[in-house]
Amino acid sequence: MRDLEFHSAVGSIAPPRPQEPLLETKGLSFSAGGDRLLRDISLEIRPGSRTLIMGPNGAGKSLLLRLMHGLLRPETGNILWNGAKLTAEARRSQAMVFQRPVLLRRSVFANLKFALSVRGLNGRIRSEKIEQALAIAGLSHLAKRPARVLSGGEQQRLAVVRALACEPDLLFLDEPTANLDPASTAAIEQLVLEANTRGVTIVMVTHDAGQAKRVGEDLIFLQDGKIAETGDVQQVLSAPKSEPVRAWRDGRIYLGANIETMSEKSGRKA
Ligand SMILES: Nc1ncnc2c1ncn2[C@@H]1O[C@H](COP(=O)(O)OP(=O)(O)OP(=O)(O)O)[C@@H](O)[C@H]1O
Repeated sequence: MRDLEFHSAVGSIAPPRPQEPLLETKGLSFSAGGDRLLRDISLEIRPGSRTLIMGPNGAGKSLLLRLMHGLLRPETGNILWNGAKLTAEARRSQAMVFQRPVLLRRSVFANLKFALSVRGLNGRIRSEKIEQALAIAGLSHLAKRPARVLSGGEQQRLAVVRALACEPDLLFLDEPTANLDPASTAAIEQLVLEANTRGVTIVMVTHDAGQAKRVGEDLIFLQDGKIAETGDVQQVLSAPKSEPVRAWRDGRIYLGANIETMSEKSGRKA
C-alpha cells in the first residue's frame, strides 16, 4: 500500500534499463579455404561478466575469440564495443591469453616491463606494477630467469598477470589451462576470478566442464561454427536443451540433425 502511495506521489517510475553489453557481435560469419567456419554468430557479453565458450574440437571457438579481439576480420557482421564499432583504440582495452603462452625471449621481469611500457607506463609506477604482478603470480623469485625456460604453468601465470597488468576491461583466454596440472590450473582460475572481482570482464574457452562451473556464469556453446545453446553455465551443463550439448556432455560425437534423420530413416527401413 505504501509503495502504491509512493508511486502516485512521484509519478510513474521507469523500470531499470537492461545493462548495455560491453561487447556485442551481430551476424558474424567467417570463411577460409572455401569453408564457412563461423555462421551468423550474434551474442552479447555483459560488462563484469564471466562467459565461457565451449564446444567440440573444430567448432570455431578460437576463431570466434580472435574475431571478437579484432585479430581477424569477419566476412559478414559487426563487432560492437560499448555500442560502437570496435576500433584499434578500443582493442587496447582488451587483452588475450593464448593456450600456448606468447612470451618474449627475455626475462620474466622484461616481459612485464615491455608490456607496461607499450601501455605508456614508466618509472616508479611501472616498477610497482611489475612487483605486484610478480607477487600475484608467485614469480618474484624467478624475475630474472628467461621466460622461455619457465615451466608451462609458470609461463601461463606470467602470461595472465602480464595481460592483467595492462588493466584491460575485457580479458580473453583461449584454453589457458589445457596443459596444466591441477595446482597450476587452480592458480590460473584464482587469478581470473580475482581479476573479475576487480571488474575485468572474462571471456574464456575451455573443454573442462568442472572449470566452466567453477569460473563461468554465462555459457555459449558452439557446434559446427554456429551457436547451439546459450544460458547460465550450471543450467546448460546440467540440463542441456540442445542435442549438441547433450552429445558433448555424454561423450558422443554429434552427427548433425540431417545425418541422424537419415540413419533413423534407414533404421526404419531395415
Ligand atoms: N586460417 C584458417 N584456414 C582454414 N581453416 C581454418 C583456419 N583457422 C581455423 N580453421 C578451421 O576452422 C575450424 C575451427 O577452428 P578453431 O581453432 O576455431 O576450433 P576450436 O573450436 O577452437 O577447436 P579446438 O577445441 O580443437 O581448439 C577448424 O576446422 C579449423 O581447421
